[in-house]
Amino acid sequence: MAENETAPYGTPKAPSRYRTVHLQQAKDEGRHFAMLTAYDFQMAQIFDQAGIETILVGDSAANNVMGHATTLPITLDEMIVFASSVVRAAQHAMVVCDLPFGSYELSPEQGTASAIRLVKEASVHAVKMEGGSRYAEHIRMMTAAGVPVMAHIGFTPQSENVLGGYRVQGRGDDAAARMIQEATALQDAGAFCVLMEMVPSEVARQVDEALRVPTIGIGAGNATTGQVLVWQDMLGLRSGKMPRFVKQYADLRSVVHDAVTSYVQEVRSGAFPAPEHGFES
Ligand SMILES: Nc1nc(=O)c2c([nH]1)NC[C@@H]1CN(c3ccc(C(=O)N[C@@H](CCC(=O)O)C(=O)O)cc3)CN21
Ligand SMILES: CC(C)C(=O)C(=O)O
Ligand SMILES: [Mg+2]
Repeated sequence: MAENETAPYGTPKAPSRYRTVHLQQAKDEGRHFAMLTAYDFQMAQIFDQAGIETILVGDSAANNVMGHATTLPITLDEMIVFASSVVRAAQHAMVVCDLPFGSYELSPEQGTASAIRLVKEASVHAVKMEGGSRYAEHIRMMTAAGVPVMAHIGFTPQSENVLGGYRVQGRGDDAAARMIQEATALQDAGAFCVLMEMVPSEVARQVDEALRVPTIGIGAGNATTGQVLVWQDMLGLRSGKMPRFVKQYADLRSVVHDAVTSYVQEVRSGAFPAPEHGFES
């Protein structure tokens, strides 16, 4: 399909495939775009058909798929299983995959080798890496190797043991200036986008304004170029207290609970399967 032709599904005039250049266009033209996490084929297919511009295969799969308490245990091999499933579903969305804890910190070479595995073995379109300007050289090497890099600053869950829990980052007097400095260094190293997690809205607004490249926010107000949420949060699948930055657009947990309760009851009573669910001889 030609660029900007009406897509068979998705948003009208969606590009045949969203790429880094389309996120840059959104920034240049003052438009916002949406990102959601996905970890499997079917959800990624629904999000893609609903017109999502970009999908994040987050290391939050550790929490939301695997049941770990933190993102720290998930491995690069496990990320590749999730990411390749998502890529097979995405016809339009750009698929970005997190570099998991332990797959990049030791050196630019280690990080680049991991990024290349994600591209080669899962066909992701870009990678995301937590951390500030200390990873500038990593970004340079990955980008030079042909892998677009999204930076992730503010609250970085892989460092929660250093940061002291789920905490807003970038509060205080010179915080905005420091955040702008970090984000600019990442942009200058070649990052095509900077994601900010749990940053005061005003700080995130100033960072977006200072950068040429697009920004994405989660708990960072509405002035970033894009927004991202974890899908189980926004669709109400996860149990327990939701972070403040989540808006719940559906209540899938009760939909699934009620449906399964009915199924269990009907199997026990013999109401399911009915004659029409069986085969004649
Ligand atoms: N389901 C899910 N959603 C996420 O947003 C998410 C993950 N998992 N896993 C990886 C990280 C961890 N993140 C989290 C997780 C919890 C809070 C949270 O509970 N925040 C509370 C407390 C904030 C505070 O004490 O200042 C909040 O109300 O925002 C925030 C970010 C964001 N990511
Ligand atoms: C919360 C988002 C930004 C993320 O990194 C993830 O889902 O892993
Ligand atoms: Mg992550």
